[in-house]
Amino acid sequence: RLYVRGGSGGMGLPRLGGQGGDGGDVYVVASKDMTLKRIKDKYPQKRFVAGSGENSSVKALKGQRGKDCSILAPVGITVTTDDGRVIGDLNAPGESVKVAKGGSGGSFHSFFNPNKAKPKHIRLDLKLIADMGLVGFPNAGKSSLLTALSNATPQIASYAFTTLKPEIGKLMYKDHKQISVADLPGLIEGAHLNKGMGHKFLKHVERTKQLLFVVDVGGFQLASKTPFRSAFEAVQLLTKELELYKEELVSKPSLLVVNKMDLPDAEEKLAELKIQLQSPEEFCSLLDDDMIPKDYINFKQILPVSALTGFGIEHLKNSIRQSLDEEWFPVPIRKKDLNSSIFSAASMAFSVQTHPLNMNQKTSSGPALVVH
Ligand SMILES: Nc1nc2c(ncn2[C@@H]2O[C@H](COP(=O)(O)OP(=O)(O)OP(=O)(O)O)[C@@H](O)[C@H]2O)c(=O)[nH]1
Ligand SMILES: [Mg+2]
Repeated sequence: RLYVRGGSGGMGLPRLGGQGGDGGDVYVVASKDMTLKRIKDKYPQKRFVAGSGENSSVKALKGQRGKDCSILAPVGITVTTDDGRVIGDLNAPGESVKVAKGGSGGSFHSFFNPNKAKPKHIRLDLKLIADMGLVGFPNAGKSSLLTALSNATPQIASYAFTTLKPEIGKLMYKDHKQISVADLPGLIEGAHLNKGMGHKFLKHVERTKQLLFVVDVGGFQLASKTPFRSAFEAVQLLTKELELYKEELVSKPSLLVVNKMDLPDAEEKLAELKIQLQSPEEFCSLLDDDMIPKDYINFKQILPVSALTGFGIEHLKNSIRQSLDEEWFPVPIRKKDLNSSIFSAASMAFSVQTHPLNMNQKTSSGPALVVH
């Protein structure tokens, strides 16, 4: 919610019939690099006022117009008045909408008195394409999963948003609740650099409430020339791609679906993946530096399934619903903060010790310290 006001008009000059400049207008302009969070960070006071028109003077009978003010906003935004009336939709970079008009300069008609523009509040809302977005490398089984999930009423419709059309499936529940899931094209390494479907894909990820990461339990290899990636590596690479595109994508609530549990050795591989995800910093140290994300995603749940046999699908469907019903603000595990939080947690633990001799005894037999 933003405060906006056009600039005030400039004074007219009755003696010579001079006209004051009009106040500038306020616009919201779509920019591909903006996010709602960036608006908040950049303009914490959330006030946007355009420049005032100049007074008429002997040197310049017609006062200059005030400067317009542009609020940069993300693409895919709806601008509304405070009471919900739509002022405009911005669907492509560079599109703009006027949200506040400047006051007119004083002139003969207004007895040379300028107009002050009225302040108002507007709202910016990012349009969502679906509740959940499937994120995974090609062949992880995203489309199969969506078909399995929405089998009961296989409503799979194309969502015409841009040239690229993510499929939207509707999950139906017994109490008639519906949840939409977007099947997005497979992400590839380097997508943030616009490789493959690149930005087109990532733009859609932004417009879902929560994310469903899908990995193949056995890992994957896209082509014979590209390296093999384990399921753990797939998770980190997906995180890295999202983070490099827009860091805040990584803090969306996320579930991890481990697919293809019907394959041989799937149970062992799942167990290994769970261990790796418990201490990602340890296992990430074995990866190339450019594969390591800044933040590790704190998945709400890890859900093993087989889209092929239907194993785990009902549970997944319920978990999706539960996840959307809850208000949950995920805190990604930050590598840098991790040491300091272990340190501060450890110092807290130490500070409750009354006798230094008890310390070792207590830390070795006490409950394990879990750092989320
Ligand atoms: N064994 C096994 N194969 C699966 C499973 N789920 C999907 N597959 C197979 O994996 C391949 C890829 O499945 P898709 O659903 O097309 O994968 P996708 O993630 O949508 O792929 P893209 O659209 O290219 O990103 C297909 O041959 C599926 O039959 C599963 O649970 N078990
Ligand atoms: Mg697919």
